[in-house]
Amino acid sequence: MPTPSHLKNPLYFDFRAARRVPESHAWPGLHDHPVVDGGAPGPDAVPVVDLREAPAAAVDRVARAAEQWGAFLLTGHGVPAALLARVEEQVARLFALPAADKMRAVRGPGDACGYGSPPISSFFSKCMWSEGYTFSPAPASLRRDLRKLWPKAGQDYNTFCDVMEEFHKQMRALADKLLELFLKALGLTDDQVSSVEAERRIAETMTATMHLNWYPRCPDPRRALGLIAHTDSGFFTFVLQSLVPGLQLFRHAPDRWVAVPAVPGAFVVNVGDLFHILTNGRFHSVYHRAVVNRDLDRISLGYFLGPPPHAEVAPLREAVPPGRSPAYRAVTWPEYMGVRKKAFTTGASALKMVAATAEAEAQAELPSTATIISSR
Ligand SMILES: C=C1C[C@]23C[C@H]1CC[C@H]2[C@@]12CCC[C@@](C)(C(=O)O1)[C@H]2[C@@H]3C(=O)O
Ligand SMILES: O=C(O)CCC(=O)C(=O)O
Repeated sequence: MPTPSHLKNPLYFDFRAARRVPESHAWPGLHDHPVVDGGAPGPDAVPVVDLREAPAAAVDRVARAAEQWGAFLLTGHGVPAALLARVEEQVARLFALPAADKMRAVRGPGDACGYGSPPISSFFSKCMWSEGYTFSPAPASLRRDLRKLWPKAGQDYNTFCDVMEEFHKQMRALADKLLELFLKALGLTDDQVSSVEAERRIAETMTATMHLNWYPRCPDPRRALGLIAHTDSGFFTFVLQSLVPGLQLFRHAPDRWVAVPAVPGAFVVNVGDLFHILTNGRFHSVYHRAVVNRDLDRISLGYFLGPPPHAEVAPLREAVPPGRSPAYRAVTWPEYMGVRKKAFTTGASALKMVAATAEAEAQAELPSTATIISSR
């Protein structure tokens, strides 16, 4: 009998059947930097922003976290724990679908959405120990896209779409709230926040993309990698990690990976490259990666916010110090993705490639992806 075509797909790798990590999935250089516990008190404790705090205190915490870490744990955000539990249950159900069903929705080359490794994987010859599914939660596309996984619709399909629709509604509102907090953390007054919105319509036009990750348990977790070190390219991301930790943030001086503790009900918020540009480098994007473990499957979910494809993102006037010129030129998201692709192949920093001047470049001094992922 001929091999079913989905099993010939090079993206298909049966993690469950793997008794060892094959060369194709073994990454060198994973232990070049120490890993420290970001859940223990001290200088490596991942900052926490609790939205139940007094607004001025929350603004202050966001400012410090975005300037010093490019990430923080968000608690007290008001998205009900019961909804998050239903979301995680649905994500687990999607990944438990038979391989043939999942491969029907496989991401084609250049596609934004679909099943399989995330777009970043195309820059590396090694494979990651994970499966992913990217989709737009916007009502216009959600139900259409999910029919690839569940062609006959039915109960599982409906439940998945209902839960994701509700999650998107709540997250999109939370994103608006957080955007305002970020702008205030930059020092903008209420009036300035309103006039930025009137001029740029950031909140109004911001788009959301969801990327689900499944990291199967791994027989040799020290040789494998769930998700390669990267910065997110958009404005900011909410990451929901299940009770199994695995997310690590990169920090400098000394270079180290900070393991983000799994805090039930909390989101990790990451600053992305386009927000780095919007804030003229005041808030910096953060390198992060996901590791796998021996005994437990892990799932995580990224809710990515960014501009619509045609929008030019340039530093906010209010974020540029008086008498200075903006550190970055204007770019659209698709244009920036093109720059980043070039950066990956040459080992350069994409942010430096869109720096406005050499002086600004020095100001925006950042490690290139190559420094972090290939210093072997
Ligand atoms: C809206 C987004 C943001 C994407 C691309 C697209 C959908 C999937 C996102 C991710 C998720 C995994 C890491 C990353 C680096 C990847 O390869 O795919 C992300 C990327 C980005 O932040 O650039
Ligand atoms: O699995 C994680 O915790 C990280 C997820 C992530 O970084 C992503 O989806 O971009």
